Amino acid sequence: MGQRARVIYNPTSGREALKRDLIDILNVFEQAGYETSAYATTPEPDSAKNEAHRAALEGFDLVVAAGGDGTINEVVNGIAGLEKRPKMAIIPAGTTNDYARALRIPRDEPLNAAKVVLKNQTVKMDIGQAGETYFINIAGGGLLTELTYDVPSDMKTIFGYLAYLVKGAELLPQIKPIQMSIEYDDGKFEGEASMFLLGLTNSIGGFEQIVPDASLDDGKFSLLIVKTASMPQLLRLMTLVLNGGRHINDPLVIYKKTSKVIAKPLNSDRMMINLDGEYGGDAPMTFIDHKQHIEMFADLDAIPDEQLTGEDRAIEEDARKFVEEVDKLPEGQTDDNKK
Ligand SMILES: Nc1ncnc2c1ncn2[C@@H]1O[C@H](COP(=O)(O)OP(=O)(O)OP(=O)(O)O)[C@@H](O)[C@H]1O
Repeated sequence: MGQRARVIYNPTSGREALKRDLIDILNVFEQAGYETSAYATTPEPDSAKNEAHRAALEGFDLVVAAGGDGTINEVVNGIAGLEKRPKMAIIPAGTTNDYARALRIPRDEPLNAAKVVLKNQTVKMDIGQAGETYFINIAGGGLLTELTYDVPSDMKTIFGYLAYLVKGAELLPQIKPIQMSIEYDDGKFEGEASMFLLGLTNSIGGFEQIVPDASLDDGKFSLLIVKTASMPQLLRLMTLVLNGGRHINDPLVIYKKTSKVIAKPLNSDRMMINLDGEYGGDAPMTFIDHKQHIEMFADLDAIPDEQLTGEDRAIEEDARKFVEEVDKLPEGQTDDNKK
């Protein structure tokens, strides 16, 4: 029997671009040798997840996730728990498209992303698990993770938002540290920290410097623990992020590779967990990296600089503004406890 592909697409994402190009997209997968059919997701919770699960059990060889990062996450959640997992292809049509960026899949036109399948190049991607839920890009805990994702909708990028906060310095949010215990493969951190992050790819919120050397298939998370909750220090660390990822060598940051993490709050503080940008329950939580768990089509020969989109340029511009605003802060605001 020939190979079969199921295209699971969100008809509402990307200004309905997927819907418009669907016939052409289906044709690309037919050209690649798959007998191809399509499923439009619905507004009901888990519709993409349930369909991916069903398609895998039906024996489909390839599941194509077409939509924003939310749709891709759902498709992964539909198949990651199964013994026999189909291959995946990704057609990005969201706002930040972190996952497509990590796989070097074109983010300009859905049809170009579909055509990646014709190159017949795949990566067996690591997938994270937190409790019963799988994540593909990032998990985190602590108060700063809420700040990171809670970008007002009229602020296009996270650094645009931060630049705005720094400008009206009195608006700088107070960040409360949490007493936490973070156990990793070869050690344990216990103490006060504002947040921890676990990166599976190096693409977070459109940036590639936050976990600079994350490999896609080494079976390890890049763990980042930020030991300070002082806003001036956090601003300083963020400018280091933008300066070539130099934050990872800072004494206020712990940076480790690990295949498992157990995170717990140490006092009665609440520690909310964020999985791929969504609330994912409260710690204590155990995180496991499933090495090379899902085989995905990718275009790893593509040169990232040639794939920059308007969105990327907006992020870069906002990051530049942010650094400018931090530079303008009075001296004492960014070096309060440098020792
Ligand atoms: N047919 C539909 N009508 C309305 N909403 C839908 C439909 N199908 C899926 N959704 C909703 O779309 C959301 C997932 O969006 P997705 O991640 O694909 O794109 P996005 O939100 O545009 O991406 P991004 O977050 O990157 O901007 C889910 O909340 C899901 O319930």
